[in-house]
Amino acid sequence: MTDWGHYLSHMRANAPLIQNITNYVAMNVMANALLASGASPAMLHAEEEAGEFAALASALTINIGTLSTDWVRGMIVAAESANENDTPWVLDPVAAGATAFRRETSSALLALKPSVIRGNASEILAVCGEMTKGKGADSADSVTEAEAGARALAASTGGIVAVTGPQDLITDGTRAYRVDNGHAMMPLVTALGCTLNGVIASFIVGKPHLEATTAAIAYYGLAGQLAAETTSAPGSFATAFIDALYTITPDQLSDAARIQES
Ligand SMILES: Nc1ncnc2c1ncn2[C@@H]1O[C@H](COP(=O)(O)OP(=O)(O)OP(=O)(O)O)[C@@H](O)[C@H]1O
Ligand SMILES: Cc1ncsc1CCO
Ligand SMILES: [Mg+2]
Repeated sequence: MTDWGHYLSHMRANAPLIQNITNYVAMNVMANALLASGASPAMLHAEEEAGEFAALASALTINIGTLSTDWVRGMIVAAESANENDTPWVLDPVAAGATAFRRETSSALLALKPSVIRGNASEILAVCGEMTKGKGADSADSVTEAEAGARALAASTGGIVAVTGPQDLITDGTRAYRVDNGHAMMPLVTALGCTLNGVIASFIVGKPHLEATTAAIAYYGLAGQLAAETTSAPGSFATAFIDALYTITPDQLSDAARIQES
């Protein structure tokens, strides 16, 4: 049986340096969540340094939430540098279907073959070129509706695709895991999906990407469950959530991970 808690202890033992090119909404909560989890965040995106820094980082995340042309240049050089240095990187195609600029940017980044693509169901459907009800950063489609697309996308990029929502699906195109951790309060706090990308990045360093992504999502969902035990509204939930990322032990994760392979 898989020891899911081991992925958390491995991450904490190494405290990986995670470079994040993320949106303005997510930056602060993401940096705090990474620190609470046990990783070391760096938020930088300028074209002049993003590639140089990606050569030093243990992993990279790229999120297209608040795009501009200058940032896209920084994203491309960072992803290219990560690939040259065998550094794993995670792509979040936020609101990928909403505008031509987002579609073009997601296509350019997908061509660079992210190690993991993580999005909600509407975003994964948009990246697959399929019809989606989603218009902005929130999902309007179910994880089940995105499953076939997620498997095909993973097969075509050679990476992992993670579709998050009430139940999460993580696939390499052939195998898949489903995670039933999490809490309905999580989508009421902005940027918790974006923040998850950094936690996934920290878990996949030096580990098999399919299982490490799954463990990261279970850990993150468990933090949501524990936060909901102490609060019942989104503002205090956000704080309790960061605290739970800090207090969860590897044994607790092993006991409470709700993961099935299918
Ligand atoms: N209804 C739900 N019940 C349980 N967990 C949920 C639910 N919705 C989302 N989650 C969890 O919330 C986390 C973020 O996933 P979500 O799909 O909401 O990301 P997102 O839409 O990209 O978020 P954002 O764009 O605001 O950053 C994941 O860990 C997911 O499992
Ligand atoms: C609300 C929002 N808008 C652009 S990025 C972002 C954070 C959640 O994806
Ligand atoms: Mg999102």
